[in-house]
Amino acid sequence: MDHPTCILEQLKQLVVKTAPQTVFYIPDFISEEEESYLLQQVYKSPKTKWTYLSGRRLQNWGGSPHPRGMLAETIPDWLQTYCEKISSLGAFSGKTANHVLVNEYKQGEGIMPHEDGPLYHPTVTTVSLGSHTLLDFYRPVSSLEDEAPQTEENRFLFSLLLQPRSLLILQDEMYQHLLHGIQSCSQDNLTDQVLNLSAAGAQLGETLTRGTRVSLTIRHVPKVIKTKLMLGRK
Ligand SMILES: O=C(O)CCC(=O)C(=O)O
Ligand SMILES: [Fe+2]
Repeated sequence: MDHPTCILEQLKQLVVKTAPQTVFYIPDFISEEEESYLLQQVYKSPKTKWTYLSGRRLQNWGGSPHPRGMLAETIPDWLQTYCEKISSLGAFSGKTANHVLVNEYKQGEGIMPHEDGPLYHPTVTTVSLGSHTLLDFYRPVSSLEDEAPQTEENRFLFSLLLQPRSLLILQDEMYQHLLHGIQSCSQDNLTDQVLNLSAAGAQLGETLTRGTRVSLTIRHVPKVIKTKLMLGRK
């Protein structure tokens, strides 16, 4: 690993400056070999590890975050490597990520606009595998009286293009205030509302067809209960 200050300098160059603070988009964070290996591991996991939701299925690793604390579970080595690698960039203020959600979206699937909420350290990091997607951002429903109805369409702000093998880091306003989601569609038109086109190696006006995308959402849950061992005791 490089010297930490060098990493910081490098990371600063990866900020998407036209987006609200703070977005880091890191193309080719992993190699094609790592991508294949990770996909292999995801699909080798026991069938019972998948939770089926409308529009996607997911694997939860590290425990279930809870207001009273997460009962921590061991994260397998193939994910732990990336928890440590991303944490060593300083993404979680010196803490190490202890929670990973693996989401799988088949072509045409997505996730409703949402906030990731207060159970996590306010940073979310995402490694994309297998296909690109567009991650869309929305302003929250305002409590102020507004003339225009607050539809999803008029709360939409902008998108980020997440290419396979990239790492996305969202912090601050991007995490705390805005909602994010993925439209359930099979094709994405790259307009000027996609703020990281050049960093993502794409052209304005292009249309990209989605395939199956697997994302690793890597986060830090600060409140952990360490009673797992005691529960196992006779
Ligand atoms: O798949 C993604 O990139 C987004 C996933 C997400 O927003 C979440 O799991 O909270
Ligand atoms: Fe999310």
